[in-house]
Amino acid sequence: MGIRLGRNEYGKAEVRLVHVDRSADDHRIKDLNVSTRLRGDMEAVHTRGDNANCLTTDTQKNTVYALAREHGVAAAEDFGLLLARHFTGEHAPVHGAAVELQEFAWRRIPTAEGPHGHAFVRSGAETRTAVVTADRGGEWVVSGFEGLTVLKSADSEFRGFPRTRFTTLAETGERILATDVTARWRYVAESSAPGRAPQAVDWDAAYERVKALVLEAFATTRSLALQQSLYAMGEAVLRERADIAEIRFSMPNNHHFAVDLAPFGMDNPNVVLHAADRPYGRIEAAVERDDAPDAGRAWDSVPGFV
Ligand SMILES: O=c1[nH]c(=O)c2[nH]c(=O)[nH]c2[nH]1
Repeated sequence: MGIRLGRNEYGKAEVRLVHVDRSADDHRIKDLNVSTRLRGDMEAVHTRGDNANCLTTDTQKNTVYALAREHGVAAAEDFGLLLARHFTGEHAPVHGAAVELQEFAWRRIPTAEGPHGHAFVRSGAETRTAVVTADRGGEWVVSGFEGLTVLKSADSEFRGFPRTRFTTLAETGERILATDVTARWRYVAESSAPGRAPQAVDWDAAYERVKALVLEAFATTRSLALQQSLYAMGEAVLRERADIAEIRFSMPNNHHFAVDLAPFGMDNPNVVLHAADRPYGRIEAAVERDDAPDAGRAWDSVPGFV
């Protein structure tokens, strides 16, 4: 019987990095949670415990902090590319690297004299994410966010679904539609360098625009199903952003049930609701251009996605 090592990767998970840019009177803060994953010539460490090729996870963690000091921290995507290129370029046995980043937003505390220069309050309804993957075949960037909680109190219906002997759900022409949007989008690589990450993307502007398009489509779509809202959100992004090849969503259907107030002699036309936390429907889909370039390794290290 032959036994061999299968797919493997290793890295330091959840390096909490806060970088303070003190170069101006008004400080700037980047608050990141960075996870590294390396692949390469790691047979010996697994099968024999020979650590000669094993760039330790402790070194990986130190590298996150040291490169932040050397280069500062620009957009999460830029910092991810910096790290991924460093790991694949500096240590021969490492053939590929994936860097997963979450970014927690802070904004200046408003005061009577204006926004404070060095006092911040956590902000942002959502957590920004980026996953950068690099190997000898190219570089891939997947940007995104998680936990963007939205709710519509009108213009959502759900009807026409099959009724089996186990179906109790009533059809409705008016319900609450609520979800926590997780979205991840993959950029089109520059055609002049197949597989290379796009160099010209303004990551921060793209992020704000995609979020705005997603929110607007959620708000303005008369929803016949959460699936339909999801598709409309993806379509809105791809119609405007030629630099995005594909966007994937994972969205819980956060059910809100009208409380039965009849025992108290009251009607309840969807006014008093119970926000159930579980179970919840989970709706996931990718919306993609039909001419999108191959995804390569873009999604390999994106956790929990269709
Ligand atoms: O928008 C919805 N999609 C479903 O697939 C579904 N299933 C369900 O019970 N309620 C809903 N709502």
